[in-house]
Amino acid sequence: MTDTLTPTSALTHLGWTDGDPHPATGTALARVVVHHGTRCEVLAAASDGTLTAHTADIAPTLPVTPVAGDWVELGPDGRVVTVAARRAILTRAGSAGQGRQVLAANIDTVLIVVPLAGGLNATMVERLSVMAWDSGAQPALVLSKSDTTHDGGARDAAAAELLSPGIPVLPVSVRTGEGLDTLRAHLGPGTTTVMLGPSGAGKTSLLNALEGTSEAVASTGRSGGRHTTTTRRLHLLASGGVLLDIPGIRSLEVAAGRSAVDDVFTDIAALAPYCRYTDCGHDGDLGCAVEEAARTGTLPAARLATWHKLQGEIAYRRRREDPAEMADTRRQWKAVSKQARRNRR
Ligand SMILES: Nc1nc2c(ncn2[C@@H]2O[C@H](COP(=O)(O)OP(=O)(O)OP(=O)(O)O)[C@@H](O)[C@H]2O)c(=O)[nH]1
Ligand SMILES: [Zn+2]
Repeated sequence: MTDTLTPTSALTHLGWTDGDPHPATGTALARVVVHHGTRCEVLAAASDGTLTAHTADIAPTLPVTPVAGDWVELGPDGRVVTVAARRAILTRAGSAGQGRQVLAANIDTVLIVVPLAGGLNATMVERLSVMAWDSGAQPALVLSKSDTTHDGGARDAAAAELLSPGIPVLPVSVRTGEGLDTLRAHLGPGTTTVMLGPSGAGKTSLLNALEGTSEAVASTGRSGGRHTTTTRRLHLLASGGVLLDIPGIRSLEVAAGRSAVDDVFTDIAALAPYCRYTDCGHDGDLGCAVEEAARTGTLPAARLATWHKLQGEIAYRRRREDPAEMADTRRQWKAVSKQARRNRR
């Protein structure tokens, strides 16, 4: 079998699929690795099929700022002239009044990495699952360091499946190699993945265990030298997929929406219609079916506690992002404290 790269197969190495844009004549398709200011670092497929790293200027007429993972077209002068429509995007709350900040585009899979050493942290699984669903990409839960358990993480995996329904759960260990092949199957050609997880969860170790060909990227851009930062941030995995390692995403505080919470807390969402009031806060409200379930033990109390915490955070972030709602809350508080002062008199 010959292994010469055509431009299309070179693009496939960058995560390109048939559903992604085809390059127009006279332009070259490239993938953004990192963006800074008026420039971005991209990987482009040359006509001989090799991948090259470039630092490309952004045309001033460009209506959107390219982010990591974007597919862009480079004009004859090497500048970024178009940004293709995005599939899933990862966002986080901007600073007050700025709305959401897009961190990465065209992500297929969010790998949630939660370590098993020291026991499964249910709250961590729930929180990270909510964040991952919110991105629009498919989450997968990696239970790392499975070698630290007696049963290869089997019991914890069963527990995690109940905590985050609809998310594949993969116990893995870089020590024993358990689960690595299953994980590779999730990271095949045409897939783009990011990892999300706390510091020390084993993300770097996992990447090293998975990584195959990232150093094979021809990194002689137009300016000559090697762009090592580029190759370190977009990993071409031996399994054929792409792993974007973007600073700020690893332990990302994604601004999750309520629907993402419902995706994870399906048990609470299923009970809610039985509450007496449709807008029940499951917090001391009369005839609350959710609290009743927590009382009788049908619903773990810790799960309801996490749910309450997430609701509080979402409401807080929404107020921060929405100045009108913020002003509304302030008015309400003013009214409340006025009333309180009156009552004291
Ligand atoms: N027993 C065991 N230890 C592991 C495994 N994977 C990683 N570790 C250890 O866990 C520690 C942290 O691993 P890292 O890969 O650096 O974790 P990380 O998630 O990249 O951490 P940050 O870089 O801070 O985000 C290291 O001491 C690893 O040796 C595993 O499968 N089994
Ligand atoms: Zn209720």
